[in-house]
Amino acid sequence: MTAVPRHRLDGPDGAPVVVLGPSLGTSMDLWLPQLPALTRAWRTLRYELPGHGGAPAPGGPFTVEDLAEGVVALLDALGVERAAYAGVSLGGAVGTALALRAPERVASLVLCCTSPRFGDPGPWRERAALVRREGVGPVADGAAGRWFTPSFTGAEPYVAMLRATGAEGYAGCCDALAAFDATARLAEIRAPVLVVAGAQDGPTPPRGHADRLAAGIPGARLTVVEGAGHLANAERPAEVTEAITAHLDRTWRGTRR
Ligand SMILES: O=C(O)CC1=CCC(=O)O1
Repeated sequence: MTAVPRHRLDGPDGAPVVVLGPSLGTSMDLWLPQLPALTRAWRTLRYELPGHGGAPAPGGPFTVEDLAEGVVALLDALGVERAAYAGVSLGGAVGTALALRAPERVASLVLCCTSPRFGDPGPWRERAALVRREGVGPVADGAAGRWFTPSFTGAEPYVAMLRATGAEGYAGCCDALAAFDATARLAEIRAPVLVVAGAQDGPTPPRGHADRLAAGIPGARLTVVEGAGHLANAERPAEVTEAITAHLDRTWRGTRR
C-alpha cells in the first residue's frame, strides 16, 4: 500500500482544494509566499517529499510516478475527490505524472519551473551518489546560485530547507528525476494547464523545458516571469501568485472572492 506523505491543510473548510508540491531540497514552506492569497479562496494541501521537511524517506528507490501515487493516496485519505495541483520543479513533475495517472482527480494544473525531462540522467545519478557519500552539504553550498538570480537577497531560508533535508530522501529524489521522462505523453494531459517559467531559471530554462511543456500539453498557457530564477515563486512572489490565482479562478473557482 502506498504511504500517505506528510502534509498540512490550510484555508477555509469546504473550499476547493489546491495541492501544492515542493521542489527538490525544499519543504512545504516553499509555498509560504503564496499561502495568504491562496487561502482566501482555496483550501491548500501542502505535502513533503521523502526525506524533506522532516518527513521519513522510504527504504528503497522510488520514481516520480510513485510520488504521484502518494498524492493519490493523500487525496483518498482526506476524502478529496478532485483538486487543483500546483508544483515547483520536482513538485511540478509530480503534477504531470498525477495528471497522467489519475486525470479524473486533477481539476486544474500549474507547472512552475519544471520540465517533462530534467536533462541527461548521468548528472542526477552523480549528484545522488555524492549526497549518499558526503551528505547534502556540498549541494546546499551551491543552492543559492542554482535557485536564484544573483541579485536576490532572500535565499537563506530556502537554503536552510536543503541543509535540513535527509541525504537518502534527497538522493532518492535525484534518482527519480534521472528516470523521469513524460515527453511522449504530454498530449494525453486533459487538465487546464498553466506553465510558469522563471526567465533566468538555470536548472530548467524556459527554452527546452517550459516551452516543451506548453507546446506538448493541449491548450496549455505559458507565463514567463522576468527577474526570476528557478524558485520563481520565492523570488517573484507577487507575479507568480497573480498568475496562479488567475489560472485557478478561471479553472477551479474558490469560494471567498
Ligand atoms: O536544485 C536543483 O538542482 C534544481 C532542481 C531541479 C529539480 C528540482 O526540483 O530542483
